[in-house]
Amino acid sequence: MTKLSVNINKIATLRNARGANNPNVVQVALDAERFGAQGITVHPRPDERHIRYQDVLDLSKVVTTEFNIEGYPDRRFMDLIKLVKPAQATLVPDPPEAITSNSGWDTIKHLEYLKDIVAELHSYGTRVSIFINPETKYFEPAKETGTDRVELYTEPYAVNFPKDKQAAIKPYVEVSELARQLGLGLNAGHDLDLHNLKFLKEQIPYLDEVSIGHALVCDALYYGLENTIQMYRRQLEV
Ligand SMILES: CC(=O)[C@@H](O)[C@H](O)COP(=O)(O)O
Ligand SMILES: NCC(=O)COP(=O)(O)O
Repeated sequence: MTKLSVNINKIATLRNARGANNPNVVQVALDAERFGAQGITVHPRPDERHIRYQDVLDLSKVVTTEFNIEGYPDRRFMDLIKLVKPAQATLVPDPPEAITSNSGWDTIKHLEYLKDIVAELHSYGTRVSIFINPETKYFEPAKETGTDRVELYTEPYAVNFPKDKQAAIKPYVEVSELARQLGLGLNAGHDLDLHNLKFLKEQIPYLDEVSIGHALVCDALYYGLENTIQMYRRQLEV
């Protein structure tokens, strides 16, 4: 079964637009779980443009599905994970000024660094996932870091899907098979939506988890959050 983890970054974006507490990020997370979310994902960026570190502390007290915290493993992030001990920490190589996540790790260049980070996160009892591009050269080094899972960076898939879905999925199927052979758990995320998700799941049925936020929140503006979460869940029931 592939779990749907709902990324609520953009709920916090809307909340921050007025400086008050509407929408209430904690309440949306609880409702999302009630509506069928099998995990809650947040990405507290250093500038706190959307999810704030305090949100993470507040959410950690109430989230009952899997709590997945994404981020660059700077000291503040590592101390946050040590304090919160979420089900999963997803490491992304985003520089602070990045408008969004736009690449996976160079696990060859950063192998020793990632080994230390993964070991520290494991000492906190947290499962680790590493954001990765669909390039085979990065997968054996990813395994060497000791990570439990990798998260396929799916923006290239989403961009190419409308043009040629078979070409778009090809590298992802190739690296997923390799990940499986290496004993790596497999997550996927970034720019997944109601158009491209079902085909991804059909072609990579053993995905452990997809984390989806931007498109899901946009869809919820038209279909409502409960209906939207259930629409995304149905895309994963192939
Ligand atoms: C790692 C990834 O692709 C997303 O989870 C990321 O959290 C999106 O960040 P923004 O919501 O800031 O665009
Ligand atoms: N890891 C991907 C994620 O959490 C959400 O990415 P997006 O759906 O907001 O692009």
